Amino acid sequence: MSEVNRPFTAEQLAGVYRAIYERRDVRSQFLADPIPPSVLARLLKAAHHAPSVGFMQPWDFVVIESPAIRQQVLASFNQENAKAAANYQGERQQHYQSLKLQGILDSPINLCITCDRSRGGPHVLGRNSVMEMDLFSSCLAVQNLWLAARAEGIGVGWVSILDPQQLATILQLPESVYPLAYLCLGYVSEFLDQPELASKGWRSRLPLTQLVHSDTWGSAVTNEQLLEQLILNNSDK
Ligand SMILES: Cc1cc2c(cc1C)N(C[C@H](O)[C@H](O)[C@H](O)COP(=O)(O)O)c1[nH]c(=O)[nH]c(=O)c1N2
Repeated sequence: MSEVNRPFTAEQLAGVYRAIYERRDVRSQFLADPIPPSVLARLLKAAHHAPSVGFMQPWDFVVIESPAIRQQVLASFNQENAKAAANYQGERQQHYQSLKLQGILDSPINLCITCDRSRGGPHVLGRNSVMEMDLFSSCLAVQNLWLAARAEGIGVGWVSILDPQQLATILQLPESVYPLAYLCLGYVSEFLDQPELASKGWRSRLPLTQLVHSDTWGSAVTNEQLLEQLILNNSDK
């Protein structure tokens, strides 16, 4: 049997699931400790090994250490966050305003994962009916990096309260390149055991059983054994 076809050991399997369940979006627990270049390169390689439509690999990685650039990004966040707060009223608005939703200056590295919408030419295998497939592919690069970072003990926070056009200007992106994910990366004092939005009472995890349908939308799960197992997996861990 070739190397890659070996089954995962129980320990390796547990490691994969641990990274999945213990990954967190981090914005409050960053430490200033630098991320060694060897570790950062491993994370970027993990991202680069994501699946992509037609093997398009539409991503690039802008590693941002410059305080001046981060200040500009933070200014964009502050402007967009004020607009976002206007979507809520009263207590909910106060609650929103009490949430820390970015770690732009607190984390040692900011990273923008982009999507070059023109990579591979005008027709990319698999991207003919749904043109956004390149964006979805870049999201998978983000998730690969996020999970690998968790395993390395590094927290990642996705900041999406940013104007993409402003961000593209700040980072001097070419016309065809979309700033898909603005991420803050750093070692952390701790990983919270549940999403910060859950612990702060903003929103909780939906029960898995509520999200699984049989054959068509809205039909309850008919396979009883599956239903039993889904109930067992309803908990947060
Ligand atoms: C596409 C996208 C965009 C954002 C996020 C995530 C994703 C996937 N999240 C993080 C989000 O709030 C978090 O993932 C959920 O609350 C679940 O928590 P865990 O990621 O499991 O810790 C996020 N968090 C934040 O503080 N500011 C933000 O702007 C965003 N934006």
